[in-house]
Amino acid sequence: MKKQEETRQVELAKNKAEFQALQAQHETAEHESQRARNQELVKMQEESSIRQDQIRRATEEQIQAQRRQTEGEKAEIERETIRVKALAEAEGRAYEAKLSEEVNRRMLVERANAEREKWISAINTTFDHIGGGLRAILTDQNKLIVAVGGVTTLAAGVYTTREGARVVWGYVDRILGQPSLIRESSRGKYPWSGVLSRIVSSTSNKLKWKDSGKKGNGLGDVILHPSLQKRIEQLANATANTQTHQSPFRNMLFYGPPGTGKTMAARELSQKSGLDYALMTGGDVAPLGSQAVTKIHQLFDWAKKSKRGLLLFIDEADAFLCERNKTYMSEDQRSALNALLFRTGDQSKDIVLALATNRPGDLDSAVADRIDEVLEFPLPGEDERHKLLKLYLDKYIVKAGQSKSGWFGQSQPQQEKIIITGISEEVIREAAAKTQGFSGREIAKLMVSVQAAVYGSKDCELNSELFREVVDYKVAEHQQRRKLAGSETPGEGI
Ligand SMILES: Nc1ncnc2c1ncn2[C@@H]1O[C@H](COP(=O)(O)OP(=O)(O)OP(=O)(O)O)[C@@H](O)[C@H]1O
Repeated sequence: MKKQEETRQVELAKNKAEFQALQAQHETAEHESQRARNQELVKMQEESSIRQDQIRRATEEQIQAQRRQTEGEKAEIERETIRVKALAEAEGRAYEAKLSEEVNRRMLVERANAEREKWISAINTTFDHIGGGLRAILTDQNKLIVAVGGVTTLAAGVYTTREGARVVWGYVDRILGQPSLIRESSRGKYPWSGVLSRIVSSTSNKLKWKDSGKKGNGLGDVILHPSLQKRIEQLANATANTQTHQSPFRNMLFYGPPGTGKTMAARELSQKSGLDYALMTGGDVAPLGSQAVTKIHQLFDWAKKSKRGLLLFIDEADAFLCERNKTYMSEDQRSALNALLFRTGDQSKDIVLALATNRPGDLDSAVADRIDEVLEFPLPGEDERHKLLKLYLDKYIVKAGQSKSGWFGQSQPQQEKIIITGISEEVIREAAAKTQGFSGREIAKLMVSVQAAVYGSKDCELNSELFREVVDYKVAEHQQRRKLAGSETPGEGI
């Protein structure tokens, strides 16, 4: 019994333990599921708050969009109102303008009608008078003569005034139209120079050419070595023929020491070939600065206007046309040179370019490329010096006292006549030998000094002693100058 009781007790304890284990298990499961439910609840709450946020934001955006739309519509309405208002105003103005135009037009028509009426009545009256006058003239012979004379005088007056104005205008145009770069020109000194110079030059040319056959000097007062002189005469003939045959001119380069007759020869050449002549100096271009290009173009435009063709002589050409990549050359000078190259790029039928320089090697290669004829002007040889001495003796001594009458017989201030004794051919030859190395200019100046010495003397007489004295003095001065310049005597003769 006791045993049974114990077994039952054990059984009971066992069941109790099982029950407790089951209960614990159950509690754990319950707890887990509760936690899971809680987590789910928290998650749901979070999701709900996110969704609420989204909804709130969407609502706000919608409200904003509605607000914006409303504002846009309002602005659009305002714009439309303004446009309609402006349109209405414009239409109103256009209408007003049309109205005033119409009023003006009517007023003009009325005024024109009134004017026409006035003119018609004036014309009728005039014709009545003219008719009456004509009848009177035709019936009265005296009146007829007076009328014809009056009309003829009037026509002559009109014609003379017109032609006179044309001549005066031509003169003004030539004088004022001459570019400032030109220092000397055969064009436009006088209004009649065009006609007169042609007559004079053609007659004098004929005479000179005839003379040249006799004297062997076809270049007026220019004394050159015979071979150089011949070359210049040939060039003058060729240039004249070129012009007649309308073929392009040939450009020239004259080089040699100063005072050897380059400018004189160019002047003579232009005269012999029947061309106009204009001289400019290369040194005048640099001071023009930025104006130089315009002036060069002006010069060529002016030169092109010459009907006979123009010989443009550029003295001291190296000052303007020197090598372009020289460092001291300014940008303006370079542009001026380029302008000249541009204007002389093609063979020209209007302009002959004659350049003169003492330093031909300094010229830009493009300039040298434009030259067709190169002529060297050396210092005069003994024969040329002899001729030069005779020429200037004649000019400054022999002709010194001769009276010259100016235009319309006006007398010029007169020089005293010089008495010449003992100036033989031999004395002149001697002077020619002594003046070796002298340029033509120096010989001319020597003779001016002789003249001054004569006028400074008591009797106003030139004898061989005084002449020799001045020559010796000038020769010594020449040597001194050469020494100071430290240069060697350039070669003479050809
Ligand atoms: N061959 C010459 N025959 C006559 N006179 C001359 C000659 N050469 C020079 N002369 C005299 O010298 C002056 C200057 O001559 P010209 O101007 O022709 O020389 P140039 O060679 O052009 O000189 P530059 O190179 O200095 O310009 C003339 O007015 C003239 O009096």
